[in-house]
Amino acid sequence: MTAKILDGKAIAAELRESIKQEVDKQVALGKKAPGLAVIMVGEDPASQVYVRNKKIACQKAGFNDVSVVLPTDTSQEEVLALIDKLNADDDVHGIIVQLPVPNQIDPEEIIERIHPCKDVDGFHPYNVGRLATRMPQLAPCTPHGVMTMLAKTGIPLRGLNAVVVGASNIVGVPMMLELLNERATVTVCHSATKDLAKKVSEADLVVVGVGIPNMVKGEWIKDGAIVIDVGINRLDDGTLCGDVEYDVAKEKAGWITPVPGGVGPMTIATLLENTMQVAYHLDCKV
Ligand SMILES: NC(=O)C1=CN([C@@H]2O[C@H](COP(=O)(O)OP(=O)(O)OC[C@H]3O[C@@H](n4cnc5c(N)ncnc54)[C@H](OP(=O)(O)O)[C@@H]3O)[C@@H](O)[C@H]2O)C=CC1
Ligand SMILES: Nc1nc(=O)c2c([nH]1)NC[C@@H]1CN(c3ccc(C(=O)N[C@@H](CCC(=O)O)C(=O)O)cc3)C=[N+]21
Ligand SMILES: [Mg+2]
Repeated sequence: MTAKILDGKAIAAELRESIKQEVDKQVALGKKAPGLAVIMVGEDPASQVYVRNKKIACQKAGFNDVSVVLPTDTSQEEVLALIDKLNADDDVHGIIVQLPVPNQIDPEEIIERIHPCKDVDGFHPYNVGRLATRMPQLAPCTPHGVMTMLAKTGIPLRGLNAVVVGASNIVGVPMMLELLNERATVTVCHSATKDLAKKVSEADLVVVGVGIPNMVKGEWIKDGAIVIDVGINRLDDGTLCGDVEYDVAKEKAGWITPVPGGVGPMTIATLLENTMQVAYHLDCKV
């Protein structure tokens, strides 16, 4: 079988358009545009591409882009002071700190300083706890964007055998929680997992976020399975590829996401979605 393509670029464009319509409506009613602050410390080249994409998406959707680039040698106290200022700013609905951060910065303390009601990455332990207790408030963008894509297949997740490869705070763990909340039966694999090939071969749905090009082999994929590739790897020739051996996997899967043009664009659209929720719809009382 040849897989149907889950076109993240197209689904994200659709989502961004519906967000824009909502923003236009709310602004016409006299509300503020949603304000998003992306804090970047230093000049990591990969982060620069990503932050630029967010800026463009913000502008196109009518958001107020209040991004801040700080020098590489910025201290922990300076970042904390900036977050305190943005927490208190009524024009700012969402705050994120682009990861990774330079060595002198402690990301956990930074993330906990962002007010949970403005934590549009969904990384604050409060929001992780909400997701884990089936009362989601602001859910991490990448896994939540994957859920939006999965809904487009029309396939019910309830009872599916789902395998998540990767167990990070950004991707694997919140992905596990999102799928569990829909009553998939979830197995989470990581660097200590034995016989990954066997685990993957039993999955009706596999989500991979590891950061190793082509590490999940196409021949492991069960016939007709849904394959979601979160990996973004830049090869020496400058091209991007995912963590799944795409050309082989697409001949076995029922649905598959490409890289680029899959999960990545959904992450950005979901960041806008979360920020719009904070601006207009979320009743957050923390
Ligand atoms: N499309 C998007 O929007 C996004 C894409 N990404 C991409 O997703 C990938 C993962 O990112 P991130 O989660 O931040 O990465 P991390 O490095 O934080 O986590 C990698 C995870 O993969 C696991 N792992 C490492 N080696 C193996 C192995 N051989 N077999 C199985 N599991 C393994 C690690 O296990 P352990 O826990 O044991 O260390 C860890 O849980 C990257 O390519 C990144 O660029 C990330 C965020 C958003
Ligand atoms: N606080 C924080 N939140 C994040 O959500 C976060 C982060 N830090 N640090 C880095 C990772 C990575 N990530 C990506 C998002 C979109 C694309 C994306 O748009 N990808 C395009 C291609 C982009 C390109 O051309 O390079 C695609 O896959 O089609 C990629 C990667 C979010 N992350
Ligand atoms: Mg994000």
